[in-house]
Amino acid sequence: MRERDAYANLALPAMLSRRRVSGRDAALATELTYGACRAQGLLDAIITECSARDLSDVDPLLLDALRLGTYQLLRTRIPAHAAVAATVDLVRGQVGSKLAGFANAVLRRVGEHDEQHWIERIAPDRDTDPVGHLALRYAHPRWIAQSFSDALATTGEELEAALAADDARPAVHLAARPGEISADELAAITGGDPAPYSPYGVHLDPGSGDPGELEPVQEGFAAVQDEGSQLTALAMAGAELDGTDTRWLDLCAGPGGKAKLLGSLITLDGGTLDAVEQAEHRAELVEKSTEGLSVNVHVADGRSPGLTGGFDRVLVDAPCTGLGALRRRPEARWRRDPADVPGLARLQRELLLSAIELTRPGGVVAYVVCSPHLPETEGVVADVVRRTGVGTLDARQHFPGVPALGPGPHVQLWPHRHGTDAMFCALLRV
Ligand SMILES: C[S@@+](CC[C@H](N)C(=O)[O-])C[C@H]1O[C@@H](n2cnc3c(N)ncnc32)[C@H](O)[C@@H]1O
Repeated sequence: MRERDAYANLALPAMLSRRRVSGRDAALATELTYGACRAQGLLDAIITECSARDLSDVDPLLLDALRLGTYQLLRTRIPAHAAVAATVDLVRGQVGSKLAGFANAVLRRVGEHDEQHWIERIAPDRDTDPVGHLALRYAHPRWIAQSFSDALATTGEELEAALAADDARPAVHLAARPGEISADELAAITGGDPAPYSPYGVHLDPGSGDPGELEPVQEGFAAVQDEGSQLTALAMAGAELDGTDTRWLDLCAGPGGKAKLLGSLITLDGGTLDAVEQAEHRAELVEKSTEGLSVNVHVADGRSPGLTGGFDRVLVDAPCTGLGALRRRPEARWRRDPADVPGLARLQRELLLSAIELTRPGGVVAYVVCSPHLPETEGVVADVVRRTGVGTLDARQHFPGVPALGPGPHVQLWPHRHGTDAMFCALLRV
C-alpha cells in the first residue's frame, strides 16, 4: 500500500489469491494488513516513543515491519514472543540482519505495556485537548477528528462514539434491485439481515466473505451499497413534487450505485434516468450496473453536460473527501489532505449550480456527499441557496423511520448513530 499508493481492499485480495493464501491464513493476513493500515498514526506514535531514532530516519520497509509487529502486540491475541520473533525474522529476511537487533529492541519495549497504557502516556491531555486526545486514541488524523467534532458540535462523548465507530470494521450492505427481488428474499438467500431503514437494504456480517461472489450480486439483482447511500437516493426519489415526474438526472453517476437504484425505480414508473459521468472508465461501470434499465449514460462534465434542461429530479452525488466512508477503506484516513478541500468545495458548488440550471421550476435537486465535513456539506448548500434563492426542503421527512436526524433541514447520517456511512443530504426546490 505504501509503495504503490494502492487501496488495501483491492490490492490485498488480489495478492492473497495470486499466492494461494486462503482460510485462516488469509483472514490473519487481512486482519494484520487492514489493522496496521487503519491504525498507522497511532502505531507510529508508539513506535516513536520506543525508538531512539526519528521515524523519518527509519528504512520504510523496516517501519512497515515495526507497524505490523506493534499491531500484533497491541491489538491481537498473538503471544508477544511470537509477534516479536516473526517480525524480527521478517526484518532479517527483507531488510537485513543488521537491523534485526533494532527491531527486536523496539518491539520488546512496545510489548512492555498494553495499548491503553501507551495512549495514556503519549496522547494529549483529554481535558485540555479533547480532540487531540481522541484523535490519537482512535487513530485518526487530528484534522479529521476536528472535522467530526465541528459537524457534531461536541468534543465529548458523542465525538468519542463517532471516532470509535469509524475505527471499527463495518458490515457489508447490499441493495436489492427494486422490481426484481425483495430485501427479505435477498436476506434469506445471502444469510444476511434486512436493513433497519432502507426497504431495499440487507446487512451482511463483516467477515462473511467476498460479496461480489454472491449469486444475486453476480446476476445483477443486488449490489454492494452502503445503506446510507440507498437512503439518500430514495430521499431524492421520494421528495414531494407537483406535476410531471418522468425525467430524472444523476449528474455524478460513476460507478453507478445510485444510478442502479434510481434507474430501477424510474423504469418501473415508465420514465428515464440520464446518468452523467466525467471519467470514461467509470461511465462504463454505470453502463454495466444499469444494463436493461431505462438509463442513458453520458460521458460529460456535469458542469456543462450539454443536455436539454427541464429535469423533474436531479441528484448531485458530488466528488468529495470521502471522510464519511473512511471505515470502508483502511488506509484512506492517512491519505486525505485538508489542502484538497477548497478545490473540491468549488467543484461541488459548480456542480450544484449546474444541477439547479438543469431542473424545471418546481423540480427537486438532491445534493449528496459521503462526508460530514462542513465546508463540503452545509457550506456548499448555504452558499448556493444564497446565490440562487432556491428553496430548502426538510430532508428529514424523506428518511422515514430514521432516528436522531438533528435539527434539520439537511440530513447528516453517522456510523455511530445509524450504522451507515456518514452521508450528507440536502433537498432543494427550484
Ligand atoms: C461520489 S462519486 C459518485 C458515486 C455514484 N453516484 C454512486 O452512487 O455510485 C462522484 C463521481 O463524480 C465523478 N466526477 C468528478 N467530477 C465530475 C464532473 N465535473 N462531472 C461529472 N462527474 C464528475 C467522479 O468521477 C465520480 O465518479
